[in-house]
Amino acid sequence: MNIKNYINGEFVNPVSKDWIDNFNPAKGEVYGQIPNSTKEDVENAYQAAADSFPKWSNTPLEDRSKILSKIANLILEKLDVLAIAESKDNGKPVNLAKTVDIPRAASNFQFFANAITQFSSEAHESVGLDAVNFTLRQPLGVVGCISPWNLPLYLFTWKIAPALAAGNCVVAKPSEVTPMTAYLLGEICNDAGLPKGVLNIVHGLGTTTGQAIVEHPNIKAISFTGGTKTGAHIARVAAPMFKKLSLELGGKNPNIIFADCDYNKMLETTVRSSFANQGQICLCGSRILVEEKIYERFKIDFIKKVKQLKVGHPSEESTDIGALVSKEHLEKIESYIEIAEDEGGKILCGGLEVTLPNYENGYYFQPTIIEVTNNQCKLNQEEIFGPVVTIMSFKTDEEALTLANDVKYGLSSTLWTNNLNRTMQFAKQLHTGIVWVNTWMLRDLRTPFGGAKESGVGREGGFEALRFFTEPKNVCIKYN
Ligand SMILES: NC(=O)C1=CN([C@@H]2O[C@H](COP(=O)(O)OP(=O)(O)OC[C@H]3O[C@@H](n4cnc5c(N)ncnc54)[C@H](O)[C@@H]3O)[C@@H](O)[C@H]2O)C=CC1
Ligand SMILES: O=C(O)/C=C/C=C(\O)C(=O)O
Repeated sequence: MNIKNYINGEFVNPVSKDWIDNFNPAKGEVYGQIPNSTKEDVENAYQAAADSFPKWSNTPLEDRSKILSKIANLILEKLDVLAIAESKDNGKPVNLAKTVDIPRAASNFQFFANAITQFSSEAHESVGLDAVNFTLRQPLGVVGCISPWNLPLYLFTWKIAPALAAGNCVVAKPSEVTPMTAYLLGEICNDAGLPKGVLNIVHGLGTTTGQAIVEHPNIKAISFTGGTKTGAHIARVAAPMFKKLSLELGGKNPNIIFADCDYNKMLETTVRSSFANQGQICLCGSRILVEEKIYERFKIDFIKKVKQLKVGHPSEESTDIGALVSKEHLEKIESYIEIAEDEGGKILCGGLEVTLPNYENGYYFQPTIIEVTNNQCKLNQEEIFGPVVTIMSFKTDEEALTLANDVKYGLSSTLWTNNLNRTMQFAKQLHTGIVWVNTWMLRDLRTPFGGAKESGVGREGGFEALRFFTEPKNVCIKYN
């Protein structure tokens, strides 16, 4: 199936008439084509957005909110179609797309439909000066949203919904690897009555289409989720133009397990935090640090549970681990198995590509646990972003904290303990934007979401996102 760009409410071919193959990773075969958009397409999208901005930014909040809410409802009405499309594009189990990805895309729209009606700005009375200051929060204009392939519609809408709610018009680019649900979102927006040009979706490669969005002199802000290397490149391009940037980048998140935790809950959640979505979530706990006292017990139980995970075709109900997103990504994961062998890591289970009967060309890989003893090894320092975790033991709280923080990333951490004092000490001292205690990926959309260190700049979620997508302007009125 060929998909098209969505510009000014219409589905259009790329100006260049050039196309890129779109793969079904579960079969390892091409199943469609997407526009290889160039600067001209981005310019057309920008013009449509700029023309729509005066009206959209002055649309009453209630009306904006109703349209976003309608989009949320239509996403839920099309849950099955969207989930199947997401799974086909990405390789994730259909069940996961049905229960997590697509419902969350709807929640993103519903959440910001509500949030914009509650958003307010500050006022400061300058006592003794007979003056009052208030802050106007105005939309930025046309903004760019660039999203990755791991949670396609979920992350695409996580950016677009607050941008639109705040009154901006958007030029958005999904990952070229997983464009399908973004394409379907265009139809949904038309059906929901979103005015033409308010949202424009341009498909294509990062280095051309994405780059053209970032370089565009009149696109005022970029909200990006993806790899740290790409984020650094975007920052280099955008900074001299003084664009606002929100960068949600990679992670190498510690999962710190103490002997006093609720063991069964921890074990079950750790399987999920390691391998959900084939380990392709920036929040996955890919470095498992276990207190020495329970290390051997944990190792045996964890291996047993992970061996029970079924690698299978994404459409099968019983599948726990679907296909990896692309051949390139499969090769990246395999390269880390070679690195493990060079670095003296001990593969406790997995480590091999899986060939599924009838889907021999699909990109499947066993869930893999590697035991390491040195936190400085590449396996513990680099983002693998697949079904591969490491485990190592620690003796003391101090050692656990040092190991957890001894990495260039700082996205999230998970702590398993029932000791309140320890919880607070770790919460304060972990260098990550998110700390989960006795849970993982419990998401409340009001909370600030984002990372420290090389995991990014800025926060998304709740009012943080609405602040990002608005320009604060202080107005000072002297009344006497
Ligand atoms: N949220 C996260 O933490 C994610 C991390 N990654 C990490 O990044 C690695 C590489 O994966 P990629 O797919 O190559 O991610 P990427 O960071 O290159 O791609 C993310 C998005 O950025 C776009 N993009 C790429 N180059 C761009 C540029 N110069 N200007 C503007 N947009 C650009 C892509 O087209 C895509 O839409 C993964 O192996 C993984 O380690 C990838 C996806 C999500
Ligand atoms: O907002 C969330 O709940 C999850 C976000 C996940 C990512 O940004 C990612 O995996 O890239």
